[in-house]
Amino acid sequence: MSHPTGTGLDDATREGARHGTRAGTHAPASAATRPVIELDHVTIELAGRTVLEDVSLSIGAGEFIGVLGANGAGKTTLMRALLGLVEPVGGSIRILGKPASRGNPAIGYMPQIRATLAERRLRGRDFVACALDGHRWGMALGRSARVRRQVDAALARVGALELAERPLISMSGGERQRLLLAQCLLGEPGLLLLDEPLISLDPHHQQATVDLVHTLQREFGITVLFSAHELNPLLHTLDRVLYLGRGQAALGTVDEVINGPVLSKLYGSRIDVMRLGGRIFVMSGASDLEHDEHRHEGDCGGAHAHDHDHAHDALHRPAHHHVHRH
Ligand SMILES: Nc1ncnc2c1ncn2[C@@H]1O[C@H](COP(=O)(O)OP(=O)(O)OP(=O)(O)O)[C@@H](O)[C@H]1O
Repeated sequence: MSHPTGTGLDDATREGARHGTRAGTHAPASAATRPVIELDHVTIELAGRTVLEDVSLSIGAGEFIGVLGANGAGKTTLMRALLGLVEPVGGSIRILGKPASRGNPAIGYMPQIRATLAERRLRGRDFVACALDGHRWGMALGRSARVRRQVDAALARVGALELAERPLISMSGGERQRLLLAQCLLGEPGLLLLDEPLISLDPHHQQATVDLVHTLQREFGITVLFSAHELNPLLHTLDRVLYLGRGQAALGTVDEVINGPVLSKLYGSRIDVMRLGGRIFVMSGASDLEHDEHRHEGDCGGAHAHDHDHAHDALHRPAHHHVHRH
Protein backbone atom coordinates (compact mmCIF):
# COMPACT_ATOMS: atom_id res chain seq x y z
CA MET A 1 0.00 0.00 0.00
CA SER A 2 1.45 3.34 -0.99
CA HIS A 3 0.71 6.63 0.74
CA PRO A 4 2.42 9.37 -1.24
CA THR A 5 1.14 12.48 0.53
CA GLY A 6 -2.29 13.63 1.57
CA THR A 7 -4.23 11.22 3.72
CA GLY A 8 -2.79 8.15 2.09
CA LEU A 9 -6.27 6.72 2.09
CA ASP A 10 -8.63 6.42 -0.84
CA ASP A 11 -10.67 9.39 -2.05
CA ALA A 12 -13.95 7.90 -0.94
CA THR A 13 -12.85 8.22 2.65
CA ARG A 14 -12.11 11.93 2.44
CA GLU A 15 -14.38 14.62 3.76
CA GLY A 16 -14.03 18.19 2.72
CA ALA A 17 -16.09 19.94 5.35
CA ARG A 18 -14.48 23.02 6.79
CA HIS A 19 -14.78 23.81 10.43
CA GLY A 20 -12.78 26.97 10.71
CA THR A 21 -9.64 25.46 12.20
CA ARG A 22 -6.33 26.82 11.07
CA ALA A 23 -5.40 23.37 9.88
CA GLY A 24 -8.54 23.17 7.82
CA THR A 25 -7.60 26.21 5.80
CA HIS A 26 -3.84 25.90 5.66
CA ALA A 27 -2.02 24.80 2.52
CA PRO A 28 0.60 22.13 3.34
CA ALA A 29 4.08 23.63 3.33
CA SER A 30 5.42 20.49 1.68
CA ALA A 31 3.94 21.53 -1.63
CA ALA A 32 6.30 24.48 -1.91
CA THR A 33 9.41 23.59 0.07
CA ARG A 34 12.09 20.93 0.11
CA PRO A 35 10.94 17.99 2.24
CA VAL A 36 12.51 17.71 5.68
CA ILE A 37 11.17 14.18 6.16
CA GLU A 38 10.58 11.66 3.40
CA LEU A 39 9.35 8.13 3.89
CA ASP A 40 9.42 6.00 0.77
CA HIS A 41 7.49 2.72 1.08
CA VAL A 42 8.69 2.25 4.65
CA THR A 43 7.92 -0.96 6.50
CA ILE A 44 8.96 -1.32 10.13
CA GLU A 45 8.74 -4.51 12.13
CA LEU A 46 9.45 -4.93 15.82
CA ALA A 47 9.63 -8.35 17.43
CA GLY A 48 8.02 -9.89 14.35
CA ARG A 49 5.15 -7.44 14.39
CA THR A 50 4.48 -4.92 11.62
CA VAL A 51 4.29 -1.41 13.07
CA LEU A 52 4.32 0.50 9.76
CA GLU A 53 3.53 -1.12 6.44
CA ASP A 54 4.60 0.40 3.14
CA VAL A 55 4.15 3.99 4.29
CA SER A 56 5.19 6.84 2.03
CA LEU A 57 4.88 10.47 3.04
CA SER A 58 6.59 13.81 2.84
CA ILE A 59 6.79 16.63 5.39
CA GLY A 60 7.98 20.08 4.42
CA ALA A 61 10.16 22.67 6.15
CA GLY A 62 8.48 24.59 8.92
CA GLU A 63 5.40 22.40 9.18
CA PHE A 64 3.82 21.71 12.57
CA ILE A 65 2.62 18.11 12.44
CA GLY A 66 0.47 16.59 15.17
CA VAL A 67 1.21 12.86 15.43
CA LEU A 68 -1.77 10.93 16.73
CA GLY A 69 -2.90 7.34 17.10
CA ALA A 70 -3.95 4.80 19.70
CA ASN A 71 -1.51 3.30 22.18
CA GLY A 72 0.96 1.17 20.31
CA ALA A 73 0.11 2.67 16.92
CA GLY A 74 3.77 3.45 16.32
CA LYS A 75 4.25 7.14 17.17
CA THR A 76 7.40 6.56 19.21
CA THR A 77 8.69 3.97 16.76
CA LEU A 78 8.32 6.43 13.89
CA MET A 79 10.32 9.07 15.77
CA ARG A 80 13.01 6.53 16.63
CA ALA A 81 13.17 5.55 12.96
CA LEU A 82 13.65 9.20 11.97
CA LEU A 83 16.53 9.30 14.47
CA GLY A 84 18.09 6.24 12.85
CA LEU A 85 17.51 4.17 16.00
CA VAL A 86 15.08 1.78 14.30
CA GLU A 87 15.97 0.37 10.89
CA PRO A 88 13.09 -0.21 8.46
CA VAL A 89 12.89 -3.70 6.98
CA GLY A 90 11.72 -2.14 3.74
CA GLY A 91 11.83 1.26 2.04
CA SER A 92 13.88 4.29 2.96
CA ILE A 93 13.77 7.31 5.25
CA ARG A 94 15.46 10.56 4.35
CA ILE A 95 15.97 13.58 6.60
CA LEU A 96 16.81 16.78 4.76
CA GLY A 97 17.64 14.70 1.73
CA LYS A 98 20.03 12.31 3.53
CA PRO A 99 19.37 8.79 4.82
CA ALA A 100 18.21 8.76 8.45
CA SER A 101 21.21 8.13 10.68
CA ARG A 102 22.06 8.18 14.36
CA GLY A 103 23.30 11.33 16.02
CA ASN A 104 21.86 13.69 13.43
CA PRO A 105 22.56 17.21 14.77
CA ALA A 106 19.68 18.57 12.69
CA ILE A 107 17.19 16.83 15.00
CA GLY A 108 16.20 17.78 18.53
CA TYR A 109 14.40 14.96 20.34
CA MET A 110 12.33 14.93 23.49
CA PRO A 111 11.75 11.26 24.29
CA GLN A 112 8.52 10.11 25.86
CA ILE A 113 10.24 8.64 28.87
CA ARG A 114 12.23 11.55 30.11
CA ALA A 115 15.42 11.02 32.05
CA THR A 116 14.59 10.97 35.72
CA LEU A 117 15.54 14.24 37.24
CA ALA A 118 17.42 12.42 39.95
CA GLU A 119 19.70 15.28 40.87
CA ARG A 120 16.99 17.68 41.76
CA ARG A 121 19.31 20.21 43.35
CA LEU A 122 20.86 20.75 39.93
CA ARG A 123 20.43 24.31 38.66
CA GLY A 124 18.38 24.88 35.50
CA ARG A 125 21.50 25.86 33.56
CA ASP A 126 23.35 22.65 34.51
CA PHE A 127 20.36 20.49 33.71
CA VAL A 128 20.16 21.92 30.18
CA ALA A 129 23.95 21.56 29.77
CA CYS A 130 23.81 17.91 30.78
CA ALA A 131 22.12 17.13 27.45
CA LEU A 132 25.47 17.92 25.84
CA ASP A 133 27.12 15.25 27.95
CA GLY A 134 24.68 13.28 30.05
CA HIS A 135 27.41 11.53 32.01
CA ARG A 136 28.88 14.65 33.44
CA TRP A 137 25.55 16.25 34.32
CA GLY A 138 26.81 19.55 33.07
CA MET A 139 29.08 20.10 36.06
CA ALA A 140 32.39 20.36 34.26
CA LEU A 141 30.81 21.64 31.08
CA GLY A 142 29.06 24.40 32.94
CA ARG A 143 32.39 26.20 33.34
CA SER A 144 33.04 26.38 29.61
CA ALA A 145 32.15 29.76 28.12
CA ARG A 146 31.11 28.15 24.85
CA VAL A 147 28.70 25.78 26.56
CA ARG A 148 27.39 28.59 28.69
CA ARG A 149 26.61 30.64 25.59
CA GLN A 150 24.84 27.68 23.96
CA VAL A 151 22.83 26.96 27.08
CA ASP A 152 21.88 30.60 27.55
CA ALA A 153 20.76 30.82 23.92
CA ALA A 154 18.57 27.74 24.36
CA LEU A 155 17.15 29.06 27.64
CA ALA A 156 16.40 32.38 25.98
CA ARG A 157 14.59 30.67 23.13
CA VAL A 158 12.15 29.04 25.53
CA GLY A 159 11.87 32.17 27.68
CA ALA A 160 13.50 30.48 30.67
CA LEU A 161 16.62 32.52 31.43
CA GLU A 162 15.21 33.22 34.87
CA LEU A 163 15.36 29.47 35.57
CA ALA A 164 19.11 29.28 34.94
CA GLU A 165 20.18 29.56 38.56
CA ARG A 166 17.17 27.94 40.20
CA PRO A 167 17.36 24.33 41.39
CA LEU A 168 15.09 21.83 39.62
CA ILE A 169 13.50 20.96 42.93
CA SER A 170 11.91 24.40 43.08
CA MET A 171 10.35 24.23 39.62
CA SER A 172 6.84 23.35 38.48
CA GLY A 173 6.21 20.66 35.88
CA GLY A 174 5.68 23.36 33.27
CA GLU A 175 8.98 25.04 34.09
CA ARG A 176 10.86 21.75 33.87
CA GLN A 177 9.15 21.18 30.54
CA ARG A 178 10.71 24.42 29.30
CA LEU A 179 14.13 23.14 30.29
CA LEU A 180 13.53 19.85 28.45
CA LEU A 181 12.61 21.89 25.41
CA ALA A 182 15.74 24.01 25.86
CA GLN A 183 17.78 20.77 25.83
CA CYS A 184 16.22 19.86 22.48
CA LEU A 185 17.18 23.25 21.06
CA LEU A 186 20.91 22.96 21.83
CA GLY A 187 22.68 22.87 18.51
CA GLU A 188 19.82 24.77 16.87
CA PRO A 189 18.12 21.86 15.12
CA GLY A 190 15.82 22.33 12.14
CA LEU A 191 13.57 19.45 13.16
CA LEU A 192 12.03 18.85 16.57
CA LEU A 193 10.62 15.44 17.50
CA LEU A 194 8.54 15.83 20.64
CA ASP A 195 7.14 12.56 21.97
CA GLU A 196 4.07 13.31 24.05
CA PRO A 197 5.29 16.52 25.69
CA LEU A 198 1.85 17.12 27.17
CA ILE A 199 1.67 14.07 29.40
CA SER A 200 1.69 14.96 33.08
CA LEU A 201 0.80 18.59 32.43
CA ASP A 202 -2.44 20.26 33.47
CA PRO A 203 -4.52 21.96 30.75
CA HIS A 204 -2.99 25.38 31.43
CA HIS A 205 0.57 24.11 31.10
CA GLN A 206 -0.42 21.96 28.13
CA GLN A 207 -1.59 25.04 26.27
CA ALA A 208 1.49 27.00 27.34
CA THR A 209 3.71 24.20 25.97
CA VAL A 210 1.84 24.04 22.66
CA ASP A 211 2.03 27.84 22.34
CA LEU A 212 5.75 27.86 23.09
CA VAL A 213 6.49 25.17 20.50
CA HIS A 214 4.31 27.04 18.03
CA THR A 215 6.33 30.21 18.62
CA LEU A 216 9.59 28.32 18.08
CA GLN A 217 8.23 26.80 14.89
CA ARG A 218 7.21 30.17 13.50
CA GLU A 219 10.15 32.28 14.67
CA PHE A 220 12.90 29.86 13.70
CA GLY A 221 11.18 27.97 10.88
CA ILE A 222 11.62 24.69 12.76
CA THR A 223 9.72 21.65 11.54
CA VAL A 224 7.85 20.03 14.43
CA LEU A 225 6.50 16.53 14.95
CA PHE A 226 4.46 16.68 18.14
CA SER A 227 2.85 13.46 19.31
CA ALA A 228 -0.17 13.58 21.56
CA HIS A 229 -3.16 11.59 22.68
CA GLU A 230 -5.51 14.51 22.38
CA LEU A 231 -6.00 16.52 19.25
CA ASN A 232 -7.76 19.49 20.84
CA PRO A 233 -4.80 21.20 22.52
CA LEU A 234 -3.05 21.21 19.12
CA LEU A 235 -6.04 22.08 16.99
CA HIS A 236 -5.32 25.73 16.33
CA THR A 237 -1.58 25.25 15.99
CA LEU A 238 -0.94 22.33 13.69
CA ASP A 239 -0.60 22.52 9.94
CA ARG A 240 -1.31 18.85 9.33
CA VAL A 241 -2.10 15.70 11.26
CA LEU A 242 -0.26 12.40 10.90
CA TYR A 243 -2.58 9.73 12.24
CA LEU A 244 -1.23 6.19 12.66
CA GLY A 245 -3.16 2.96 13.02
CA ARG A 246 -2.95 -0.67 11.96
CA GLY A 247 0.31 -0.10 10.13
CA GLN A 248 -1.11 2.72 8.03
CA ALA A 249 -0.53 6.46 8.12
CA ALA A 250 -2.93 9.22 7.13
CA LEU A 251 -1.33 12.63 6.62
CA GLY A 252 -3.42 15.67 5.85
CA THR A 253 -5.29 18.63 7.24
CA VAL A 254 -7.55 18.10 10.24
CA ASP A 255 -10.57 17.97 7.98
CA GLU A 256 -8.95 15.47 5.64
CA VAL A 257 -7.89 13.08 8.38
CA ILE A 258 -10.12 13.54 11.42
CA ASN A 259 -13.31 12.17 9.98
CA GLY A 260 -15.29 8.98 10.32
CA PRO A 261 -14.22 7.20 7.13
CA VAL A 262 -10.47 7.79 7.51
CA LEU A 263 -10.35 7.00 11.23
CA SER A 264 -12.60 3.95 10.87
CA LYS A 265 -10.08 2.58 8.42
CA LEU A 266 -7.15 3.30 10.72
CA TYR A 267 -8.87 1.78 13.76
CA GLY A 268 -10.48 -1.10 11.87
CA SER A 269 -13.87 -0.38 13.41
CA ARG A 270 -16.53 2.28 13.18
CA ILE A 271 -15.42 5.68 14.42
CA ASP A 272 -17.57 8.79 14.58
CA VAL A 273 -16.21 12.30 14.81
CA MET A 274 -18.17 14.98 16.62
CA ARG A 275 -17.45 18.67 16.71
CA LEU A 276 -18.67 20.73 19.60
CA GLY A 277 -17.75 24.22 20.74
CA GLY A 278 -14.62 24.34 18.59
CA ARG A 279 -13.44 20.96 19.88
CA ILE A 280 -13.33 17.61 18.13
CA PHE A 281 -14.29 14.32 19.75
CA VAL A 282 -13.30 10.98 18.27
CA MET A 283 -15.91 8.44 19.32
CA SER A 284 -16.09 4.67 19.19
CA GLY A 285 -19.69 3.84 20.04
CA ALA A 286 -20.39 5.91 23.16
CA SER A 287 -16.73 6.21 24.14
CA ASP A 288 -14.52 9.22 23.59
CA LEU A 289 -11.29 7.61 22.46
CA GLU A 290 -9.05 10.44 23.50
CA HIS A 291 -10.24 10.59 27.08
CA ASP A 292 -11.45 7.18 28.13
CA GLU A 293 -8.96 5.24 30.18
CA HIS A 294 -6.39 7.95 29.62
CA ARG A 295 -5.78 9.41 33.01
CA HIS A 296 -3.21 11.77 34.38
CA GLU A 297 -2.47 11.26 38.01
CA GLY A 298 -0.98 14.58 38.99
CA ASP A 299 2.15 16.34 37.93
CA CYS A 300 5.56 14.76 38.04
CA GLY A 301 7.62 15.20 41.14
CA GLY A 302 10.87 14.87 39.31
CA ALA A 303 10.79 11.30 38.11
CA HIS A 304 8.69 10.64 35.08
CA ALA A 305 7.44 7.10 35.13
CA HIS A 306 5.19 6.25 32.24
CA ASP A 307 3.23 3.10 32.63
CA HIS A 308 2.05 1.77 29.30
CA ASP A 309 -0.20 -0.99 28.26
CA HIS A 310 1.52 -2.12 25.09
CA ALA A 311 -0.68 -5.15 24.59
CA HIS A 312 0.07 -6.75 21.29
CA ASP A 313 -3.41 -6.24 19.96
CA ALA A 314 -3.15 -2.52 20.63
CA LEU A 315 -3.31 -1.52 16.99
CA HIS A 316 -6.46 -3.48 16.49
CA ARG A 317 -8.57 -2.21 19.29
CA PRO A 318 -9.83 1.33 19.22
CA ALA A 319 -9.97 2.07 22.94
CA HIS A 320 -6.95 3.71 24.57
CA HIS A 321 -5.54 2.07 27.63
CA HIS A 322 -3.22 4.65 28.96
CA VAL A 323 -2.38 5.30 32.56
CA HIS A 324 0.37 7.67 33.61
CA ARG A 325 1.86 7.45 37.06
CA HIS A 326 4.15 10.08 38.44
N1 LIG B 1 11.70 -2.45 21.48
C1 LIG B 1 10.57 -3.03 21.09
N2 LIG B 1 10.51 -4.37 20.86
C2 LIG B 1 9.38 -4.96 20.47
N3 LIG B 1 8.22 -4.30 20.26
C3 LIG B 1 8.21 -2.98 20.47
C4 LIG B 1 9.38 -2.28 20.90
N4 LIG B 1 9.07 -0.96 21.02
C5 LIG B 1 7.76 -0.86 20.70
N5 LIG B 1 7.25 -2.06 20.37
C6 LIG B 1 5.88 -2.33 19.91
O1 LIG B 1 5.69 -1.61 18.72
C7 LIG B 1 4.37 -1.06 18.69
C8 LIG B 1 4.46 0.45 18.54
O2 LIG B 1 4.92 1.01 19.76
P1 LIG B 1 5.12 2.56 19.96
O3 LIG B 1 5.70 2.77 21.33
O4 LIG B 1 5.86 3.10 18.81
O5 LIG B 1 3.63 3.11 19.91
P2 LIG B 1 3.06 4.53 20.34
O6 LIG B 1 2.10 4.92 19.29
O7 LIG B 1 4.18 5.46 20.64
O8 LIG B 1 2.28 4.15 21.67
P3 LIG B 1 1.95 5.01 22.98
O9 LIG B 1 0.88 5.97 22.61
O10 LIG B 1 1.47 3.98 23.93
O11 LIG B 1 3.22 5.65 23.41
C9 LIG B 1 3.71 -1.51 19.98
O12 LIG B 1 2.96 -2.66 19.70
C10 LIG B 1 4.86 -1.84 20.89
O13 LIG B 1 4.50 -2.83 21.82
